[in-house]
Amino acid sequence: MVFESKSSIQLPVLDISQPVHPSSLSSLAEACKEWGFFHITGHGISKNLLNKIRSFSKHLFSLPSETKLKLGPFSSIKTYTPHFIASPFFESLRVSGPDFISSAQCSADVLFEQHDYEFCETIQEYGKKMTELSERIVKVVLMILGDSFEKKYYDSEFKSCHGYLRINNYSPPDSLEEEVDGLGKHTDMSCVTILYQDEIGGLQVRSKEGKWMDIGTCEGILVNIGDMLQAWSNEKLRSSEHRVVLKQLTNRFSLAFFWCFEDEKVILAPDEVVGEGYARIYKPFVCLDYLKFRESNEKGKFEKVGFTVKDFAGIGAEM
Ligand SMILES: O=C(O)CCC(=O)C(=O)O
Ligand SMILES: [Fe+2]
Repeated sequence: MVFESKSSIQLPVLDISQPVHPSSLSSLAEACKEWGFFHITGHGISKNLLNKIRSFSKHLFSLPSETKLKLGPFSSIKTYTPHFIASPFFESLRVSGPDFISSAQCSADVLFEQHDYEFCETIQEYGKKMTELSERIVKVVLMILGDSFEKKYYDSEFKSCHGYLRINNYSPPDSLEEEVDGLGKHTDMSCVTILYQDEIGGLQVRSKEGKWMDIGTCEGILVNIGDMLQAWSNEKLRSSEHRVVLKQLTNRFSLAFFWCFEDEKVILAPDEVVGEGYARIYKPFVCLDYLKFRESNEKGKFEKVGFTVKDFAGIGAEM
């Protein structure tokens, strides 16, 4: 079987533990505009922590479907997304912040029929680290957009952001005779997403010309820009179109942490971010209204492109 040849892309790597050097801002700005992705190192997430979550994930997703379905999508808890919602191969458990421990506990109590302190505490540790990283990443992204934008806009616009984690399990297809989407083309609805994919890889990003490019696994942790920042930055940052292709006949594990605006926030690019001489591309919109719009357009259509933030709030877009 011959697949269309794929290329992989080289993304800049940001050492998030260090002050950002002005010289690295331009390559980050370029990557955020072109791909909406970059790598991070210095994130303080140990292999040991990732392996612990991976082994919990293996355990929980191997539980019988009847048990997992107690968590959703038709129960009151709604933390579990079963197969055949996002794709036939994808299932996921959601843990919401800022109190990750309570959220994890809610699911664990149902799944394991007893308190699993280790699971809850491990998730809490990961959620806390991801929260700190997200705050730092948003500050760096503001620096990319302009001198002193971090000081001007972080507190007023991004202080009330919140995060949630998705533990994702991809089941292997029956055969690899043709390319299989584990998760179809989409953009994230977040401001930024912090993504860990295991060594199997398969994450791809779409170029502006529509070509799918592989994203290597070597650096481990990735950041991608979501719809909210694309709109807020008046497209100085690109919300990446990405997907997951299943390449091996084994389970694939990933962790996606979504850093989002509060539901009631009105998203509107400040004049200074739009920039003098540039046309404003988005009308102001309420965060929750966009989330609802996406939800209503995506149900049962996992094979289709979801509607974008531009369809929703782009100036001149038909509603
Ligand atoms: O599994 C992955 O690597 C990507 C997951 C993803 O894109 C998402 O959950 O939005
Ligand atoms: Fe995604």
